Amino acid sequence: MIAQKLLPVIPKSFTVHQKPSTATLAYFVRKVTFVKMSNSFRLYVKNAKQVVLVCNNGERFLTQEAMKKLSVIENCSLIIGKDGMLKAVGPADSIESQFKGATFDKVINAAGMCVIPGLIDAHTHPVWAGDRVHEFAMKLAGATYMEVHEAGGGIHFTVEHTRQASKDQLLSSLTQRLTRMLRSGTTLVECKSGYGLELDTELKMLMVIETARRNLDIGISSTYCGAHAVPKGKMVSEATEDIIKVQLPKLKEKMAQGQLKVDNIDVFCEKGVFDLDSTRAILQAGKDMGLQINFHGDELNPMNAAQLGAELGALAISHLEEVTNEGIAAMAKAKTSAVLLPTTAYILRLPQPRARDMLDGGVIVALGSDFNPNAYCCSMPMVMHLACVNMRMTMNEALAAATINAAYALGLSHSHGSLEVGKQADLLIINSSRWEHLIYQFGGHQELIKYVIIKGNIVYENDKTMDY
Ligand SMILES: N=CN[C@@H](CCC(=O)O)C(=O)O
Ligand SMILES: [Zn+2]
Repeated sequence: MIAQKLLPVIPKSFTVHQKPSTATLAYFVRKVTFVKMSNSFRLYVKNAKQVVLVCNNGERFLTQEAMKKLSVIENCSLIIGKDGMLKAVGPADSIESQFKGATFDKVINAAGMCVIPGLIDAHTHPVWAGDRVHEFAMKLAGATYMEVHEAGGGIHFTVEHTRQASKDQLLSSLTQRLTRMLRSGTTLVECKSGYGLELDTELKMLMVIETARRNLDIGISSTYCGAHAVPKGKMVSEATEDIIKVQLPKLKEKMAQGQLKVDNIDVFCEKGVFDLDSTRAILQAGKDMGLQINFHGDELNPMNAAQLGAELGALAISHLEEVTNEGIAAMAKAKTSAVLLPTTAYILRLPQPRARDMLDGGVIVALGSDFNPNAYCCSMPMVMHLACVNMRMTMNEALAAATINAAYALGLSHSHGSLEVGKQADLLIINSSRWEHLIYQFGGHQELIKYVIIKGNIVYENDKTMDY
């Protein structure tokens, strides 16, 4: 641990096209020499054309100008330790000479390729049974999201099917979906419950997420979303009481027994779903038991959810298509991140979230796929592309939003979201000479992503890539 702290940190000045000064290299050599107590490492990724660190000064999030210019090193190598943590990142020549004599379980020659941090998907609903392709057809024919929902479809349709499904069925489909996400470059994903709306099914979903968390390579942040809709036949007040008096206490018990690890609490704060007061009561109850507040707000109607989230100290609010100027200012001040979901606005033909106003107003902007039976998208590279084209984000902003800021939204930016020494070594190797191809080539990620690496282990190797 002490050694790790003393490992070289690339100074801020190491940006694209810049060469390290002699003084900097000397610093590097001194530090590396000092920590050469262990000479055996898990992985050496050498000679990459570009390595996008995203940030390099221990930032927990990026906003405004800092999102526009990311930290990139050309001709760069990385060393990952047996513990899965990044031990060194820097110019290929210096790493080569400093780690001469070291042994590696695996060496990847990344010449001509690019390395970026693993992508982080800050909002998904991946546990459910029963697809809704028939509703997609209805919406294409003009039905709105709320018309389908109020007619008993939408979330209600999925709830009926999910209540009937066994844990094994749900785990099997969840595993397939998470595998698809992983192959698209996602190394950490937020996963919500919310298709049970009563204790047993919500717990079943959370247990399925827990099993996946313990057994799969992909990192998971688990969210209790029992307030995703008001169950059929119940009033908002009854549903709220059930969540606060029945569901949350049981969750607390299971967490205390070590059966479950739940990280976040979520509510769908929307006209016709949970109003502001019930949302406040549920989120506060979740916060009181140690959960991070991360909820759906201001999606279809302006609800002042952004202001509520800021007031409650929410870590994240998702959607925000209808956020007001006051909401933006409140979120920027409170450091409540905005998780924008380009697929939702695209599929539902909603007004786009005001990404530029949020970015320029100093809000911490993150991205998520919103994977769910309404928005069937597993690909963060496609999400970033949509964010750039439809929400007018730059490619640098989109990458920061899908890495360090998404990690912040999940309370994990101390360990994830950038390629900095001491962080978990989750990274992608892209078979192209500029990393931006991953966004530019819409839907091309399946051919571009050569390796997905989590904790320094290759968890996906794609032999179908070509140099594009
Ligand atoms: N808006 C609320 N929840 C989901 C949709 C869930 C569903 O339609 O099944 C969302 O984030 O888009
Ligand atoms: Zn959602």
